[in-house]
This record gives sequence, structure tokens and C-alpha cells, in this order.
Amino acid sequence: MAASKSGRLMSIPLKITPEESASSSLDRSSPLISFEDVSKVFNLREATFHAVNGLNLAIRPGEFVTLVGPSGCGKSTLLNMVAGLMKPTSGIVSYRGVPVVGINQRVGYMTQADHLLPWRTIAGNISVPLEISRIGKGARRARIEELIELVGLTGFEASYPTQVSGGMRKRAALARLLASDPETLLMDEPFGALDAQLRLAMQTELLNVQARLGKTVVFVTHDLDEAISLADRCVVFSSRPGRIVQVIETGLPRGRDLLALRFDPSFLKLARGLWETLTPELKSVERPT
Ligand SMILES: Nc1ncnc2c1ncn2[C@@H]1O[C@H](COP(=O)(O)OP(=O)(O)OP(=O)(O)O)[C@@H](O)[C@H]1O
Repeated sequence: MAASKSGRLMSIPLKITPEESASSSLDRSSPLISFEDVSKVFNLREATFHAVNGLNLAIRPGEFVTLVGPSGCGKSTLLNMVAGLMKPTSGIVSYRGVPVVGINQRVGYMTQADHLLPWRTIAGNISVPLEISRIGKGARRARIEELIELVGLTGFEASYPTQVSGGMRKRAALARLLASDPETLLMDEPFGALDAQLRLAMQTELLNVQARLGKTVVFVTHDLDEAISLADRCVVFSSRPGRIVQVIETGLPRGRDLLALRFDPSFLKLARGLWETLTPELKSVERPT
């Protein structure tokens, strides 16, 4: 399945947009995203939460980085800071060498809930960011067609979200995420609710799309196998306040077959190492008081 999907994706001529031209001009060795001594504290009336503590991390253009760690260790908070939805309490979060202030227009955000509008068709949902960006009707239609084909939804343009499967909804959400051509994809457990087979199909789709479009991806997951199999680099966090306990360079080849990988000794070794790192951490998983 991976091969035919990849073949389909590779056959689509990619329209180079100004955004892609800009990102291709980036120095690939300098960080696209950097966290310098970043801490985040939430002051609530009844308590103070140190979500992240003294974090240093640099993410290069085109890298696929997964973030994994116990619940409440601040993974989503990090994505929110890159998106400009939250400010660090101390330290600096930079994007393209500039501190993030306000909403970061160069990133797209995808969460576990797909947030498709039930009263719009699949094409209509993918159209939303293009309409917000005031893209003309003709260009919009061409872009939607390109995206529909890219994620394998041809024939379902006119269907409503309630009329398609969970996997197709995810594909539609992925197409909508890509519609405005963000340079970086921030993904917060996007496939968390899918069954194992669908999850594998979507993971394959995402890796194909990333390879095709050269996106940078920062991907939060609780699934340790997913954290290894998708990553160029897997960043492992301690329990709250989150600090980095391990960075795993997976060294896995691009264009890998994710199904075959699950039984590959190099993958099993990496996955086992991650389980061993996180097992003591899992004992201190955040619990409601
Ligand atoms: N807006 C907020 N106000 C107050 N506390 C917050 C807020 N956002 C996050 N927190 C707290 O900060 C800590 C880190 O939360 P965050 O959602 O970033 O963790 P996470 O690692 O993504 O967790 P999970 O894996 O469960 O999604 C948690 O203790 C959480 O309760």
C-alpha cells in the first residue's frame, strides 16, 4: 500500500508557492525553531504549575521531530509557544531566528479532534483557510483539487464529514492543514483516536506528504512506537516540569515502509530503549488530585 500511495503522491506536480520558495532558501544547518532556556509556569488561583523547565532544543528545517513523555509534561505547551498562542514565562522561543511574538503565520496546527465543519462538504472544509486568506475562486478550486488528490480523497469532494470514515476525515483535516501551505506542521496527537490499521495508513500518508513537500514537523504523541517510527529525532521528556531526558537520533531511512519497520531489529532496539527510559517516568504520571 505504501508503494502505490507514494507513487500516487509522486505523480502530482507540486505547484511551487512563494512560501515554498522562501523555505527552500533557508540555511538547512541553522535552526528553524529554537527553545533557549524556556520555562513556562501557570499561576492558577489554587496552585502554581511548572509545565516546562529550562528547556533547550533546536529543530532544523525539514526535520521530523517527535515529542514524547508522561501526561502533563508540557508537550502541548511547547507547540502552543511555537504557534504564538502562549508566551514562555522565561527564555526565548524563536522561529527563523526571530522571537515568536503573536500568532506565528508560518505554522499549521492539527490536534486529535479534526474540527471539520459538519455543514460543509470535504472540499468546502479544505476551502476554509483559503477563503480566510482571500484566495480567488479559480485558484482555490485548483488548490483544493491538488490537495484532494494529494491525500487520496478523489471522489469524496462533495461528501459531508458525517458520510465518510474516520480515516477519510483525518485525510480531509490533513488537506485543510496543508491548504495554506504552512512551513511547519505542529501536530498534537493527530492520530490518537484511530485504530491501529488506520493509524498506520495515516502515518504513511504523513511521511509521504512530508517527503513530497519538505515540511518541518513537530509531532506530539503518547504512542512510543509512533514516536520512534515517524521521527528523524525523538525528544523524550521527564514528568512535569518537563525537561529533556533523552534525544534519540533514529537514523531511519526516508521513504521507509512503516509496516515492515515494526519488525525490523533496529526499530525494535530503539523502541525498547525508549520504553526503558520512560518506564520510571510513567510511574509519576500526572493524576488529578
Ligand atoms: N492554559 C493553562 N492553564 C493552566 N494550566 C495549564 C494550561 N495549559 C497547560 N496547563 C498545565 O501545564 C501542564 C502541561 O500541560 P500540557 O498540556 O502542555 O502537557 P502535555 O504533556 O501535552 O500533556 P498530555 O500528554 O496529557 O496532553 C499540565 O499540568 C497542565 O495542567
